[in-house]
Amino acid sequence: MTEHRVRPIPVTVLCGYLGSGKTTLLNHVLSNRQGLKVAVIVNDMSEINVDADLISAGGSLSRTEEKLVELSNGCICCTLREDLLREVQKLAAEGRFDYILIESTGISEPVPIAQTFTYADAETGIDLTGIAKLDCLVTVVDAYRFWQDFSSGETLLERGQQAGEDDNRDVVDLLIDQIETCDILILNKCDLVDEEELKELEGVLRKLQPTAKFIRSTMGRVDPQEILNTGLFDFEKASQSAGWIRELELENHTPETEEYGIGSFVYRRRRPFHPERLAEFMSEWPEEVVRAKGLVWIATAGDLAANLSQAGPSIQFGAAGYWLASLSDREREELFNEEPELRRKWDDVTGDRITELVFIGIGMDRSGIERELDACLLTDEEMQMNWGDFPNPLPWISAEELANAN
Ligand SMILES: Nc1nc2c(ncn2[C@@H]2O[C@H](COP(=O)(O)OP(=O)(O)OP(=O)(O)O)[C@@H](O)[C@H]2O)c(=O)[nH]1
Repeated sequence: MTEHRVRPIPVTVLCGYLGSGKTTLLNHVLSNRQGLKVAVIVNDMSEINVDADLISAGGSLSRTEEKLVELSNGCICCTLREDLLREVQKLAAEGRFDYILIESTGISEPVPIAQTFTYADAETGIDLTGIAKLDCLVTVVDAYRFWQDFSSGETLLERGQQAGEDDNRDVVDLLIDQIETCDILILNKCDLVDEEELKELEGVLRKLQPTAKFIRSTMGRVDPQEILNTGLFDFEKASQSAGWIRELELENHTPETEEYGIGSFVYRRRRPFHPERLAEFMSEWPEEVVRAKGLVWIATAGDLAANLSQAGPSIQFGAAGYWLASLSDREREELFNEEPELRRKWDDVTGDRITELVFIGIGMDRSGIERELDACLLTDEEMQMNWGDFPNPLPWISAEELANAN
């Protein structure tokens, strides 16, 4: 008897901030699915699953052949992760569906959802890898509201959209997360934005997300073939696809022509920042910078590297981990043997201590920003002083963080 291997069921996940048009897109795809037997999982933060009602009302799922699963009152990327695992496992076991479409809540982050399909779950022991296959992560962006949400400076909590009491995420950080990790970016509500604005927005999104397939849409009218059975998802690729990571990798590349003034550069220096002057720079962050991210060397942070992540008005700053320079020679040699790439970046004087910050923005004055940042670096005189004595107004590198990073 020949063994019959079952093909893992493909899954498309729709992400995108609240109101961007995920349900509208889902209904459009279901109405045009050309005979595919689709199971739909709809996740909603509230107790009443409004999106599920909209999909039922849309009448695009046939009752006998298809299925709508509601996961309510929580988020599949955190509190309802286990429910997601079990539902996908059940749907795959039924063996009667060709496809699973998942609409996440507007506040879900793509990475934890992608992990659910990539690794066996340690707590439940459920392993989806043989039975389901993440086909693609789709992020829907609201072309009309994007800049408003991006520059609002608001938190999810202030908008009453938080996942839980301790959810202190900024709206803009969520938008960035969803854009930086996706295989397909659907720019929706294009009917509400004129062509020039659309082109500028696309240009910026392209810088933030250089690898995804971009599709424009109105009322989610996208050919289902564009988001079903694409084979686009790859965890490694997805986690490395953000524009800022690519910029760091493309060392010393010649800047391309800057349409609409959209540009990027890497600020790289092997000299530490004076924390007080850097804090001052951060409090007057240049508005033209849309996104900045990277490692920062602070004179007062000792063996600890800092991580700076800015998106619009939100700046996150914290401990990134220990510099390799703080390890013993033997430990470091072992690491170099495991990852020769690390040795290549090693400097005889500063070791791996470096500031490497990617800037992406519109109409940025590169030399002006570089000049201002250079003025925040230790002077030759300060280099000779005891760095621990410098006042440090950066509140983020605390002893606790240092211990946590350990
Ligand atoms: N003008 C316009 N309106 C749209 C478009 N797409 C969706 N809408 C409307 O935008 C609103 C939100 O759309 P939904 O599809 O419910 O958005 P969602 O992402 O599912 O929202 P949540 O489930 O709350 O996260 C609805 O009133 C839609 O009719 C579009 O392309 N143009």
